[in-house]
Amino acid sequence: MKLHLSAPPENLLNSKIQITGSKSETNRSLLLQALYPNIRIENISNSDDAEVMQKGLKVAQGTVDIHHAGTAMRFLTGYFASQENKEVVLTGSKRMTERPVKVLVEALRELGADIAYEKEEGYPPIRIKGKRISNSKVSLPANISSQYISSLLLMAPSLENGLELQLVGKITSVPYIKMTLALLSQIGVDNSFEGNTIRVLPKASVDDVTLVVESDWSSASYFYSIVALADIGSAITLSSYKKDSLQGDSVLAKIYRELGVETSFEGNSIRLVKTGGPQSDNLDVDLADAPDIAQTIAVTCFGMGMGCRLTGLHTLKIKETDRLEALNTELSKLGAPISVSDKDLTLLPSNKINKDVAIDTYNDHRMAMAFAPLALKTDLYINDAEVVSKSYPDFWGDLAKLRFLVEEME
Ligand SMILES: O=C(O)C1=C[C@@H](OP(=O)(O)O)[C@@H](O)[C@H](O)C1
Ligand SMILES: C=C(OP(=O)(O)O)C(=O)O
Repeated sequence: MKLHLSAPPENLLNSKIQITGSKSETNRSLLLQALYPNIRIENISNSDDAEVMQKGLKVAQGTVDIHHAGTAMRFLTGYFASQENKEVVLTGSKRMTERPVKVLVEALRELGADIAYEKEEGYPPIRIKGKRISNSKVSLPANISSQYISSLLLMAPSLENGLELQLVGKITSVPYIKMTLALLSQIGVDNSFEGNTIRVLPKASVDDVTLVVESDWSSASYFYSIVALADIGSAITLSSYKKDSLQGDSVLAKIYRELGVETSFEGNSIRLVKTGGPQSDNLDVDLADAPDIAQTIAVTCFGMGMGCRLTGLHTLKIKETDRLEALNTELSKLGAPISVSDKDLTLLPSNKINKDVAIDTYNDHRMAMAFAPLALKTDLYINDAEVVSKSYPDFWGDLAKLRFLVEEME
């Protein structure tokens, strides 16, 4: 599906959008619920990634296809490794077979798991024969993906001896590890994270508990971008959010303040208001803790005519697509003075935006959603716009609610 987007006819005033639960919190909560069925979950994500996770957790034998969902791939690997009497082949989209799992598989094998590569060493598909796991100590590199660590931590309380992880190297995407530990704490599992050591104690059962998933901050990023690119006075209200978020992407409030967007909490909603122009003509930010908002921020800066230097982006190459290359290609098509390395992105200030460009999305939901706000500056097209369903199936409908023109071309 190719979409034609153009700006709403008038200012965005008092628009309200309800975003569903964080896909990261949802997929963790679903896994914990599979281990402890008396956990209840509220405000679950309606994303494809949460749906494949739910389906995957129900399988006992055969093939589990998790499509594009990185968290489902990694979290289910740890889960099935410790599920006696289950044997599955975990696979996914073509891109998923290019996203590495070696660090996780090696750590699980050291713990005693039985996992074999079906095709290429280090990559899905993988065959997992569930086993009772009694080893409890393992070390693993922490600089490639935090999802490997979260996968081990989520299964840890169900192991007879719990788990002690030694993280080697610079730890990436740290807030996601802390989110996993916080959810373990919420269900009453003791854990600690000191220096490079994480410990999780075993727990045979948990008390009845309801996990209330906060709405998705990564999805909120596209509305931050819209407000930043809109006229002064524009405002959007998003729900349901918490001040003490578990999601690292909540750093958006701080970053977008530099771009003239103020965030205030009103009950469980956040109100984003464009109060002024950017604080400088260049934004410098390290996104090692919040990699999923890199595309949004790069496009916002471009749309505002600002420069930016985004660092800490070493994980972007192994996400849904090589996001650094994808940003380089698509922003260049729009006329942006951009350069990328394998871990950072530099954009120079420029006021020129090429018209009527069709943005390619590379099977990456965030490419589609990150470029959409630019419609406030110029008409544009989004190719394969249905990709958004990976994390935010209602995205185009919500954009239409803001009175953007969202027109299906083919
Ligand atoms: O644990 C999670 O829920 C996630 C961790 C991050 O991945 P990396 O740790 O691979 O950077 C993030 O990019 C992804 O969207 C979700
Ligand atoms: C990287 C992402 O997801 P995952 O790794 O779970 O596929 C994302 O949603 O931006």
